[in-house]
Amino acid sequence: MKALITGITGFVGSHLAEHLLGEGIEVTGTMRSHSSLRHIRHLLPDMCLYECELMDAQAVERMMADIRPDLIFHLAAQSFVPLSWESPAETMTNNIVGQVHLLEAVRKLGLASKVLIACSSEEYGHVEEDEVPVKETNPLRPISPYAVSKIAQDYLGYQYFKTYGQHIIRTRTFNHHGPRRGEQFVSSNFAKQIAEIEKGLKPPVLYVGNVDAKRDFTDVRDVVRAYRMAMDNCEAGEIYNIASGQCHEIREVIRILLSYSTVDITIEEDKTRLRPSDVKVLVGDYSKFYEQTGWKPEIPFEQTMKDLLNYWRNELA
Ligand SMILES: C[C@H]1O[C@H](OP(=O)(O)OP(=O)(O)OC[C@H]2O[C@@H](n3cnc4c(=O)[nH]c(N)nc43)[C@H](O)[C@@H]2O)[C@@H](O)[C@@H](O)C1=O
Repeated sequence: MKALITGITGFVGSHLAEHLLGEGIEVTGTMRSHSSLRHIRHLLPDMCLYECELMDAQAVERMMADIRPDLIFHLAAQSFVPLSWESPAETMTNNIVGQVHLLEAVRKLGLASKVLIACSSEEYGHVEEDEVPVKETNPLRPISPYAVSKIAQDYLGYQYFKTYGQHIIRTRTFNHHGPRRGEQFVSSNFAKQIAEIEKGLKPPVLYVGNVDAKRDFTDVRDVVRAYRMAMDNCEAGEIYNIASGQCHEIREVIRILLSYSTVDITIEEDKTRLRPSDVKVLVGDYSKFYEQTGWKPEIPFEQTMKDLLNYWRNELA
């Protein structure tokens, strides 16, 4: 069986590649010319890399004609919410047009590939306190350009399923973290700051943004397992939440990370980290996905935090 992972050099892509290779699946990944290989270098002997800009429709079609994958995990995206306010047009173009090119290539080549589209809990946006844990049927009230781009990806998936009968599975994945998480995202950013302080590279001050926000975090290793199971068990055209069902305030993320550190650290708000609008609470109901696949998250929140801090300690060693 052949799998294609778009955005393989990223955080989720590298973990998914490891997981699929472990199952004996042939893996090819797309990357951009300037992408760093540091997360996947250890996998290179066992998989193929394809330099392909998803903005280039012809390049995408050529690549798909070469690979003809059975499974396509579409992960490539501009995924940092704050950047979507700075560069809304770029976020829209990357996330939406890249996917159009991919699905068009599947259509034009008449491929029977199963496609998983990594959509996001950000699509729910503003959620009322009495709507949590949110189900897939919750209204979508996006409050960032990123969220709007993900809704477009989500509904494009539905449209290509309905119009052309493509085997498209959409997942709305809630926050996920773990080793290799990009340093701009909350838990990884805090873990890196702590590791730098421990090493004496920074004064003992942890800079934070909105600590009142509440999020549902799943370990990335559980998420990639879910993506693989989705391909075998989920129904085409359907949408599934992937979440832990547990709510954590951002101040709790700080408390847990600090409890693993031996140094005294003070916390300071950095106003540049606050957003024009921030989703207050996101907690997911993953019962639809559980019923379809039997998947449950296995790695405890505290374990992920420990692994993340140790990841940064090793990176700085
Ligand atoms: C599901 C969804 O998950 C992610 O989006 P996100 O929720 O925006 O993730 P984040 O880690 O940037 O922020 C989480 C929360 O934490 C607050 N927060 C406080 N202080 C800092 C801080 O210092 N840095 C950051 N980044 N956030 C902070 C921040 O204001 C927000 O309320 C992406 O993977 C996205 O692609 C996706 O799809």
